[in-house]
Amino acid sequence: MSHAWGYAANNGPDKWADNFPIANGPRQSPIDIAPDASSYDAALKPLRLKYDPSTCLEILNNGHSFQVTFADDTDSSTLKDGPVSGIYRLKQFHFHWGASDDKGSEHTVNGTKYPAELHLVHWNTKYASFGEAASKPDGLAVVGVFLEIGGANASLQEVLNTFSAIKAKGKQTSFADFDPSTLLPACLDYWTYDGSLTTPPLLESVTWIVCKEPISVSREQIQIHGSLVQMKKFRELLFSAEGEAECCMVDNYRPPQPLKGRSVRASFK
Ligand SMILES: NS(=O)(=O)c1ccc2oc(=S)[nH]c2c1
Ligand SMILES: [Zn+2]
Repeated sequence: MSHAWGYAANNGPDKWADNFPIANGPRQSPIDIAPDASSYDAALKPLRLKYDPSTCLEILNNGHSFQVTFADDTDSSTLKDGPVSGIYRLKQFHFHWGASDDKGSEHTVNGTKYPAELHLVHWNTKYASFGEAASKPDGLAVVGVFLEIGGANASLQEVLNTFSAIKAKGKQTSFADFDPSTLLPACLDYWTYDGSLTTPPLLESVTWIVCKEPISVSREQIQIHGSLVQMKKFRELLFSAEGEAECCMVDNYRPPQPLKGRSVRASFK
């Protein structure tokens, strides 16, 4: 009986190939982005992101990250243009982070790790569902946004305020009327390349769109009822379910994977 995948020494990224051989495939993610080796492509369009807060449904701890899930039965929250053609619907967003501020992102830039990375997951509506799209080479488009330590992020705080209800694996709570565009940087310049899911099943179906500009997250956010440490809040979640030995949800990132001849294009000079 193979134990479930995770991020520990016995079931982490170095072990994933045992059950998911595609882990050693030709278009795996994340990667290290070398800006000087990327090529500006004038044909790349600006990202067109349109999100309807009323499609926001719930937030859940899935044992690997926490995820905010959206209703995707209409074209209310979509990604268009950028490097993709057609309409991609927002399905969910989630984060990856570290046990300390010197690590946590999945993509790196010239080897630099950020403390966290946001992933906004969209699926190509030429397919019937996320599940079907996830197995197609042009099925998914994920927008990646780096988080850096800086000023408090009020929009992110709305998400963090739900954590007491989803501390353990399997817990979920309703989360309505949240606009994910408030988590995007002001400038939507991006790098793009063909990659994969960064967690099992590691399917090679993702057009990655990684924003050049990070958003800020505070080390501390002082509020009238005491100090809220935003990055620390991430580290209060658990990989483990209620009743199991507590295991802090930290370092839930896969390290960069070999480029294997792929090119990274830039939407900016
Ligand atoms: N980390 S990620 O590449 O954005 C990503 C997005 C969606 C996913 O659905 C499954 S299942 N695993 C996933 C990983
Ligand atoms: Zn992710």
